[in-house]
Amino acid sequence: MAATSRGTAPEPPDVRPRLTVLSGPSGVGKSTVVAHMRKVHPEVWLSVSATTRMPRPGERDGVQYHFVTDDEFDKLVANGELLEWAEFAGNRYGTPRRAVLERLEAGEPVLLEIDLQGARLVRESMPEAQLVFLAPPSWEELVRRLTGRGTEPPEVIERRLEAAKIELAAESEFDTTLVNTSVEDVARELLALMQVV
Ligand SMILES: Nc1nc2c(ncn2[C@@H]2O[C@H](COP(=O)(O)OP(=O)(O)O)[C@@H](O)[C@H]2O)c(=O)[nH]1
Ligand SMILES: Nc1ncnc2c1ncn2[C@@H]1O[C@H](COP(=O)(O)OP(=O)(O)O)[C@@H](O)[C@H]1O
Repeated sequence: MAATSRGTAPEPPDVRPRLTVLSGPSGVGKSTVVAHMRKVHPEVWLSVSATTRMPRPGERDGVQYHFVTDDEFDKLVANGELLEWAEFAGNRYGTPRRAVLERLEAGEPVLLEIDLQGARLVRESMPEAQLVFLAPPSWEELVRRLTGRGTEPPEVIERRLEAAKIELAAESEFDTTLVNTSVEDVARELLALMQVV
């Protein structure tokens, strides 16, 4: 018999994707898109990763990243404090576990901006996560953006472009691809995927 009285009908299942992973090659515009998204919707929560990479000019500890030493990163790994971590272009990056789980338990949407290896690890440990790939309009435009950013010396750019080839080849592993032609459009699409708007 169907439940008809108010209050006894089952709640519709909560199908909102709570954990969203954004990945894409270095220089594609991940940080730019996320910054725009948070300007429009400051309530969107983005996990702040730990990294052994040196801060770029203008980057502040605790804002873009928690900048840590190799020893400190070793301790985070040994103590099980990272949900996932990976080595990317000679530095290590990891997602602090506790803050992410707290927000997920509170039913709040969570965004991780992590590399391909991290996205694969999240897919294994949290299959309900939605994986979004940010792609460049073209290879030439990716090179232009990464070089034009002016934050890395040529040998680091080369290393990141090598990684980019591997990442671009893995696009089909993701649930959705967004092409970063317009920052505003991509930010809007990402917010819609996260069901924030
Ligand atoms: N696996 C993993 N990757 C991360 C994490 N934080 C950042 N990354 C990725 O590490 C890569 C390098 O980041 P970064 O040095 O800031 O360079 P950018 O992507 O060119 O701005 C990017 O693909 C990031 O998405 C993390 O916590 N875990
Ligand atoms: N849609 C876009 N059109 C043109 N330039 C962009 C666009 N998105 C980002 N950029 C520029 O590309 C460069 C790399 O962007 P960034 O957000 O640092 O990439 P990522 O975080 O993926 O490494 C920056 O100089 C940024 O201003």
